Amino acid sequence: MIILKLGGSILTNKNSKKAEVNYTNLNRIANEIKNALINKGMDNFINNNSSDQGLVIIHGAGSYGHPPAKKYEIGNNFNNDEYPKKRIGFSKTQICVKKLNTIICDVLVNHGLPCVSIQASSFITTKNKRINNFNLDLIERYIDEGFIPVIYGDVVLDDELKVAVLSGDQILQYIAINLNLSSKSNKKEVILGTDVNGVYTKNPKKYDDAKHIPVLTSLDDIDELDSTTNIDVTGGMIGKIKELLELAELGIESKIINANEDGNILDALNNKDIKGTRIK
Ligand SMILES: Nc1ncnc2c1ncn2[C@@H]1O[C@H](COP(=O)(O)OP(=O)(O)OP(=O)(O)O)[C@@H](O)[C@H]1O
Ligand SMILES: C=C(C)CCOP(=O)(O)O
Repeated sequence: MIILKLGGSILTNKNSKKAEVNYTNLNRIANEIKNALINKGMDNFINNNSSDQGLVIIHGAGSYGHPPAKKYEIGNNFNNDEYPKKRIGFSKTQICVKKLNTIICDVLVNHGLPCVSIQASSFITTKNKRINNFNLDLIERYIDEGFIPVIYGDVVLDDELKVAVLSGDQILQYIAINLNLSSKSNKKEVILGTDVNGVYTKNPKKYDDAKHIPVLTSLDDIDELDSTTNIDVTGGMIGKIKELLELAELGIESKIINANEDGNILDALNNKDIKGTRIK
């Protein structure tokens, strides 16, 4: 079972205040995923009768979701009289990330990948920003039937805050911990594609003396807990690492790689050893 996260910094121009898809990366990565599945015998790979593999794709919101979520401060406390504005902000943000997901699924399906869109805001809730209701049955059924579910960072109803932002990184953690496929081996390979070669001692885009960390086991390995260089309402790299360290505590290893590098997604799906950071 492969759980693949495609970061918003890869699929969109995350530095842009405008919602901009990086079609060059999206088409290249769709091709790499398709070629990886063909290498694995595409029918075997996604057909539960003859393969122990399955694939779930999770993607971030990038410049589609983070700007509106920040503008409307989704997830922050608010006064009752501010609720109507917060509510329309929720609706606008949900539409933005749904538009991004539709574009991404269109490209993946046009590359022959049997993807199905899964919208977090239609069935997942949180309490104080942590998932408290996420039924995986349908996702498991889709995988058993050979589909590739594509779920993404979204806005959701929150039992304490009324509304909140749910990151793709938290969705990835929940799926990696709780997905249970009777028809496939439960060995999970967790791969996250972002726009840097993994985790460094500090932000490599800001500091020339940042040192690459091949294996990360604690936040203490990082000198500067900077999160990201663009608009990000879900904690950026540090938020990502926290989700993955919780996974590691449960014995589920993950790897952050640079999906900007041509061929890295293909090689990672084919279990080749490529530069990145293993979180264990
Ligand atoms: N210690 C660090 N090591 C590596 N990158 C870091 C570090 N600190 C901050 N960063 C920044 O984190 C960014 C990647 O995190 P980000 O959350 O933006 O990735 P993403 O997964 O593509 O986005 P999203 O979560 O929206 O899907 C890098 O572009 C880098 O500038
Ligand atoms: C900003 C929204 C709505 C979702 C954020 O998801 P992420 O980009 O995976 O952190």
